[in-house]
Amino acid sequence: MPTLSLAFIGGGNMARSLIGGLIAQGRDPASIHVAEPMAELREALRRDFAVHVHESAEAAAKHAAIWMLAVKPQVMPEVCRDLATTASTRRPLVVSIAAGITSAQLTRWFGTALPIVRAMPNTPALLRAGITGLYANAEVTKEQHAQADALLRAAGPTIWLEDEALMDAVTAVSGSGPAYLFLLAEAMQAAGEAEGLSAGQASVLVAQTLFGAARMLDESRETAAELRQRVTSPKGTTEAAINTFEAGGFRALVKDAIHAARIRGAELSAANDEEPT
Ligand SMILES: NC(=O)C1=CN([C@@H]2O[C@H](COP(=O)(O)OP(=O)(O)OC[C@H]3O[C@@H](n4cnc5c(N)ncnc54)[C@H](O)[C@@H]3O)[C@@H](O)[C@H]2O)C=CC1
Ligand SMILES: O=C(O)[C@@H]1CCC=N1
Repeated sequence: MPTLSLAFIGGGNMARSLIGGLIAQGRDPASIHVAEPMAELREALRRDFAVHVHESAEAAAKHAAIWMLAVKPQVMPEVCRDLATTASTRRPLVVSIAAGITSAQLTRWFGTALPIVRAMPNTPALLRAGITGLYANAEVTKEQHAQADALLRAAGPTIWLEDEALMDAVTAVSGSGPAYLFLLAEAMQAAGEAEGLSAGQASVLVAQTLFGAARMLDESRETAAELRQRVTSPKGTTEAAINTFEAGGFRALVKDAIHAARIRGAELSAANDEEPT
């Protein structure tokens, strides 16, 4: 497959992670154009990855056959309308990573039926340890499907969905998911320090524990429940901790948190669902 030029519209946190993953995979930085209005972020992207940077979306988009929309959902209508003319002539493959925003909304804002892939990656993409859920609209050809898949596979495995409505659930589980682990890490760090460990001791213990447990989850044939049981000696220390988690409603809390994230995705979509002016 030839390397098609790629434009990131938005050079923030998630774009940076994806660009880092693509370059770590060996993609030529000269094939990547990034539009980012903030000068500091632009300069950092150019310095760290040697990609082409531009101040305006149009300047980056006109160079590329694939557009990766990586702006906040709230600015997406404006970005699509600004790019509508170029989109209708260039007919790019559009890949949007915005939470909540649907392919129908993007089509409406661009004002023309384009091949659109929705992708929900996560920030471990930077280390090529991410996971991406994807959905393609009816305009996407087999070849474009493969192009989008190859692009996101630089970030880690991909999972394609038939039902676009499930993208909000993917966002709630894996898009936002790294933040849940970081919150757990923060809480374990504070608790470790409260029990007398130094900050440095606690941080290495927490990071390596989460890393090792995640690797076991990924590489072992056992379920999370089985792996947990292997740590939990009868009447031992883990049991004391797990009983405390269960008594505090840990599972219900996680369920509610993931539900809140999914609902927020739908809200982000609805909030942007006014007719173009
Ligand atoms: N941060 C994450 O872990 C993930 C984020 N996403 C999605 O990625 C998108 C971006 O999120 P983040 O990177 O977290 O936000 P961010 O705020 O770090 O990045 C957005 C960037 O877009 C730039 N921008 C604003 N207007 C622009 C315009 N007209 N043209 C070009 N660039 C413009 C901003 O200056 C900013 O740097 C969102 O839609 C979010 O839902 C998806 C998966 C994970
Ligand atoms: O918090 C957000 O809205 C974005 C989408 C998934 C992760 N970050």
